[in-house]
Amino acid sequence: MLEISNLTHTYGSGPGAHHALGGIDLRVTQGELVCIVGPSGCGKSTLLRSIAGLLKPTGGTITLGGTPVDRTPDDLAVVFQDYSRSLFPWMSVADNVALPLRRKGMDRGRRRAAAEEALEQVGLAGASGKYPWQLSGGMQQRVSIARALAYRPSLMLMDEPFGSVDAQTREDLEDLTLRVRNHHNMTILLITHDIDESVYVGDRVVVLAKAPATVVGDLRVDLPGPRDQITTRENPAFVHLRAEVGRLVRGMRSHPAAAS
Ligand SMILES: Nc1ncnc2c1ncn2[C@@H]1O[C@H](COP(=O)(O)OP(=O)(O)OP(=O)(O)O)[C@@H](O)[C@H]1O
Repeated sequence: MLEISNLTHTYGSGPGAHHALGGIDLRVTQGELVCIVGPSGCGKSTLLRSIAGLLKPTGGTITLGGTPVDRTPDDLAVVFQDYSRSLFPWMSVADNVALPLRRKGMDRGRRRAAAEEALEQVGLAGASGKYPWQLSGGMQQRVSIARALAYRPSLMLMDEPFGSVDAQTREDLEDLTLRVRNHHNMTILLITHDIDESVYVGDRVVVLAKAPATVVGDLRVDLPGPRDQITTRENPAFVHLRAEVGRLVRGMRSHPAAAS
């Protein structure tokens, strides 16, 4: 459903040019949850912005559902790390969630019903009349996820979505993402700095190397389901994969017995 072929991007030109993406190839199939990890500054956000049509890459192709991405696709939703800047403080929670649905031409009643349903799915059924600033950080990020969910995108992009919340909330949001994905068979591309998180939530973990970014690892995560914050993380297969991703991120040689 998402196909990226030989994607390159260079910021600037001449001696000050920065080659951020050095030929990325990636295929994501319907219903997959793929995590992208890599060292800081390696080009993860550049990749995500290219897929979202927010940045025109220097070279290569991106297609979503067979259609070339040359602007923001209609059936795409993005969840950013900074929930406080992605929600409108003067709008109620329900209005924030319903806002993008106007693009779909849904009438007010249907927008409201879809928003209420999505809020219920993220455990915020009682918060629809509140304003974002009346909610905790974790709750605000749930609102962002509900907004993406209500839109029913064919692809959900998540850029460090849990980077600004405490550890306990982070785990809750990881589990929420897994539930949402399973319930809607949604395709998700999630960028994270957190190697443990990538293995815990991902069906696949794609590792990028730095400057310019290329794919140096693409590991399938075959862990028994349903995943659980305690038992999954102590599973030897989880521990092994986490070490393998860690090696790849640090540019170390792969372990000979690594799963791939
Ligand atoms: N607008 C820009 N102009 C010039 N260079 C840029 C621009 N945006 C990003 N870069 C550079 O491109 C490289 C990749 O940046 P990007 O934000 O994609 O990395 P990242 O992997 O998402 O980083 P982090 O993990 O720290 O969020 C970095 O070296 C960054 O400094």
